[in-house]
Amino acid sequence: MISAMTSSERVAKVVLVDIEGTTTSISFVHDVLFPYAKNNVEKFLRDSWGGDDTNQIVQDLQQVPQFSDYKNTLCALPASVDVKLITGFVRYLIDKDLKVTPMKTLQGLIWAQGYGDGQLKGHVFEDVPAAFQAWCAAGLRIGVYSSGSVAAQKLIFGNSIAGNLETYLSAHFDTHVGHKQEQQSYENIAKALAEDPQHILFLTDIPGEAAAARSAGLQAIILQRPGNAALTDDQKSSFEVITDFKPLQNLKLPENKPLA
Ligand SMILES: CSCCC(=O)C(=O)COP(=O)(O)O
Ligand SMILES: [Mg+2]
Repeated sequence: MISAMTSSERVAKVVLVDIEGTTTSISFVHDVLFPYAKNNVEKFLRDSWGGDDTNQIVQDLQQVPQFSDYKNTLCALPASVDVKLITGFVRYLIDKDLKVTPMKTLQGLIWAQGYGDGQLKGHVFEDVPAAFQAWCAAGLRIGVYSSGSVAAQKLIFGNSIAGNLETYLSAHFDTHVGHKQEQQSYENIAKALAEDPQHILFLTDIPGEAAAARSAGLQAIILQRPGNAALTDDQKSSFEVITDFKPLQNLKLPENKPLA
């Protein structure tokens, strides 16, 4: 059942934004970031092999359930865990867009090099900077919840095509807090923010994420950005759907307008 509240009447203390399909185009993530990680993973692993961070990631990658599936796809089992095996597995996970935490950590480390040398600039839709500015000016906090690692989130917003947007953001959450279609993750986020769930507005492109957030008591709105997957009639009638952040420019704190 769609909430009776419209975006212009909403109040919140925290806006929690997803990245891919919400602040940022899906095509930037899939056509720029993922290929960059696939093309550079082998060199990254060679250069850092044996280092503490890479050792931990390599160990964690071997624990993910898909590791044995991947090895079964190989013609011959490798004699040892080496750069080639882990490179192949990381590329396999990226191709399947599996949101596996150690692979996401590794992607963030690889992208840091691309942002550092100017090859990468984070895409954000043109309405995003103005909305961030308006929400902060109204006294709201802005948090990010993405399957991309916290380090990757800071890179995309800190090095965006609209400049450094990281200054607007006061909290970051990745899959260490839980997966995005699980109610518990949003309960964990509300607790970490020390905020009543009903005062958190979650913006996402994925109906399953919106449903999980709502089941934890958060408000949720779905973004229908260019390039996002089509929504079913049922999804459209269950959630408020907006095409950009402009209808949310005038969000206010609940003190100014109490929740109905
Ligand atoms: C942090 S930028 C890269 C985003 C990413 O890796 C990803 O998987 C997108 O997931 P999201 O939860 O933002 O839809
Ligand atoms: Mg998304």
